[in-house]
Amino acid sequence: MVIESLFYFSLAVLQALEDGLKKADADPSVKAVMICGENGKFSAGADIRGFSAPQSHPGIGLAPIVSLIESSEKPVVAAIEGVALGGGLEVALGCHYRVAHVKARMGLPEVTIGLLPGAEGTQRLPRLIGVPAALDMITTGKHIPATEALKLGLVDEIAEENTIEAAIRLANKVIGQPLAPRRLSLKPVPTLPNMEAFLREALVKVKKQARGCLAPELCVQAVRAASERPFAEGLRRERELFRLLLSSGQARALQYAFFAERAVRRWATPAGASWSSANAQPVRSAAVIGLGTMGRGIVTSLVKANIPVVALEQDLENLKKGRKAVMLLLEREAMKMEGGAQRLDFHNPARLQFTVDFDLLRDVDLVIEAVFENMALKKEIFHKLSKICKPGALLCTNTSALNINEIASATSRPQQVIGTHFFSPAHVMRLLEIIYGSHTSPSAIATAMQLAKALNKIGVVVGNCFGFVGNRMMFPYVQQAVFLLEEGSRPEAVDEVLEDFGFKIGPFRMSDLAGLDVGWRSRQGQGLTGPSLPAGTPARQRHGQRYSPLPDLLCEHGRFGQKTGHGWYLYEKAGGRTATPDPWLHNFLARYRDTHGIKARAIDQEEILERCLFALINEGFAILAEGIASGPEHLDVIYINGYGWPRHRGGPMFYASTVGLPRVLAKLEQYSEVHPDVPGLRPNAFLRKLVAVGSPPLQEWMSYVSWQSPKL
Ligand SMILES: CCCCCCCCCCCCC[C@H](O)CC(=O)SCCNC(=O)CCNC(=O)[C@H](O)C(C)(C)COP(=O)(O)OP(=O)(O)OC[C@H]1O[C@@H](n2cnc3c(N)ncnc32)[C@H](O)[C@@H]1OP(=O)(O)O
Repeated sequence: MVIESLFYFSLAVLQALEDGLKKADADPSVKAVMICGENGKFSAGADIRGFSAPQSHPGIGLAPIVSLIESSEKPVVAAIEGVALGGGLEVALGCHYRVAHVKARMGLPEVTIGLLPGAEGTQRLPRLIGVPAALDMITTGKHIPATEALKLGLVDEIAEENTIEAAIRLANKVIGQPLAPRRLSLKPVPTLPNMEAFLREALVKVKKQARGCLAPELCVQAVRAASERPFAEGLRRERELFRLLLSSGQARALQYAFFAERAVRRWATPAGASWSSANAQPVRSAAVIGLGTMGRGIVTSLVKANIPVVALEQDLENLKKGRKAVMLLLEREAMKMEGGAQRLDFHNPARLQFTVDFDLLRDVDLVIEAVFENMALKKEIFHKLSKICKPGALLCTNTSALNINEIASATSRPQQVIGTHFFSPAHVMRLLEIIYGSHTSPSAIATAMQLAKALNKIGVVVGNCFGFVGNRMMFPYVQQAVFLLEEGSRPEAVDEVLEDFGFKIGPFRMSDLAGLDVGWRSRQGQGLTGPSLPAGTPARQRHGQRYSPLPDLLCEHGRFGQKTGHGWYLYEKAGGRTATPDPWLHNFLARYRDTHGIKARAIDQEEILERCLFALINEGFAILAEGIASGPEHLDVIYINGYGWPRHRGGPMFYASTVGLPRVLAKLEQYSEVHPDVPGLRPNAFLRKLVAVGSPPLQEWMSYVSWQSPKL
């Protein structure tokens, strides 16, 4: 007998499973049962949306179904195609046998949505594959391929072709064999000589990695229960921990992030272009111009996506350096992929070619310019590309702040020019900010989004403004961090507060890592510092607003961060990575305050957190009001995937909604009153409007935006 289940579990699917199993058990002509999914997919587990209404969640009925399957007196075989994830894998664990298609993937990703496997998975998996492997799967949520599942003993057989037929064959073979040894609930958890020490270390490890995220820690506790308690007691513990997570708030934030990352695929612009009507052009070949840090990562990313690449440098010396670095990156990537289904083909010149000859760009479908941030240079390159490239080619510029329209103006085809802001290291970071200019065509946007998908990145479409979304929101955040130093704080104090909040790295450590000279050059270009600054400009004021020259002064002292061995911190050597608080800097700050007549005051953690975060969020409201991004999810996805914002806090705009908009507004008003010369602290009109209309849920915010003069 065959029971079919759907992609993710609804009440109807669970009912069908229960009915089918009971019918099969009662029918003497049925000798075995096979459970499979529809359309080549076993199951992606419980419906995640349902967890926001837990009382009526169909998942509640899942554990009893898993028990029912296991207790069947007839062998039950799972035929796993596509994915068996979460509750889907838990159902398969209830089956007596599992057959997986060679391309299937399995996992317990509940931890990534702030939960733990709540349908008995934390108790059955360790019994099947042992504590270390189970713990790894449950605490990371990773998807494992069928071949690995076979090695672990998670599946009994792999089918190269027809999984259903293979499962039926296996079912026929095992009819009449005893089922007790196949019931995982009856098996003991395999012991380890050092189980206690192993679990203790695992807990320390996940706590360190998770930085305030609860789910991984509770996953370890659930697996510990499996190793220490009888099955039934372990189940009680699993349920208790699951409930705790469900009510933690982190689960809501992580599930919001899951759907936000999918929602941003449905992009739209205020001018009416959208994902639903725009057609992407195929990208069969690409070129990358500039083999600096960004270019190298982008080439690697394209090769990994199996797109043939022409890599171009301005001269042979830089080409040689770039080629060596790219090859090293690719060797490392190839090593990571060893044993997997895909192989990297980068020694073949038809797949990866290095050149100094612009003419070789003639036939490519897409060019990504990744030279350094210099408008004149970028315009020169785009002018050249406009002459050389074939008519349909998409022309992308990798920039973190420059004006896309100005770059496009150097070409005769501005409709094909688009910004693609990669994040470093470009072959690792998942975010791709995609910036359209005034003339960028919908098809160009769709093609860039398609490219993001091919590169396994999350593309987020945004409008053109200085710093786009990510860096524009970052400016007021970093500005507040520096102002706090002027007022009496220290880099390590500010970093600690933001890292305790969950940021991977605080603003000063980040600045040291990225290099202070990057921002310095940009500020020089804007005339905020350096030789073009008009004589007589007050040291701490620009255009009537508060300005801190501290970062400029550090650069003038040659303190560029890690690369020079000192910046906001001291490092063991130039290029060192271990930051220690620097007495020189503390003295320097004290002298600076004396020079400018600033009386240092004690600044508490709350003020540090609120001034940095609320200034960033305030800019987010400005971005939404201007139509630069089409929804708060876009901002949140950018921050989670590109700026180290803690995922379990759902992104800055989601965080604002959990703090409460009236509180964010009141605090900004309070800080703005004390610092009237800081526009970043002045509450944005859109935030005010949302509070005035009663702080609607985040999903409704955009209905209150009125785009009178979209900047697009
Ligand atoms: C107070 C009382 C409380 C009592 C409670 C106590 C008892 C509770 C018992 C609980 C039982 C728990 C059971 C189980 O342990 C929990 C779970 O199973 S949680 C779900 C786990 N599964 C996942 O996390 C998988 C998530 N999905 C994915 O990773 C991917 O979607 C995919 C399956 C790998 C497919 O990837 P893609 O091919 O890229 O496709 P998309 O990602 O774009 O997805 C397509 C489409 O489907 C939507 N979707 C996918 N999975 C789910 C899902 N599980 N639930 C809801 N929706 C899902 C996705 O959003 C896309 O939608 P679209 O954007 O197209 O609208």
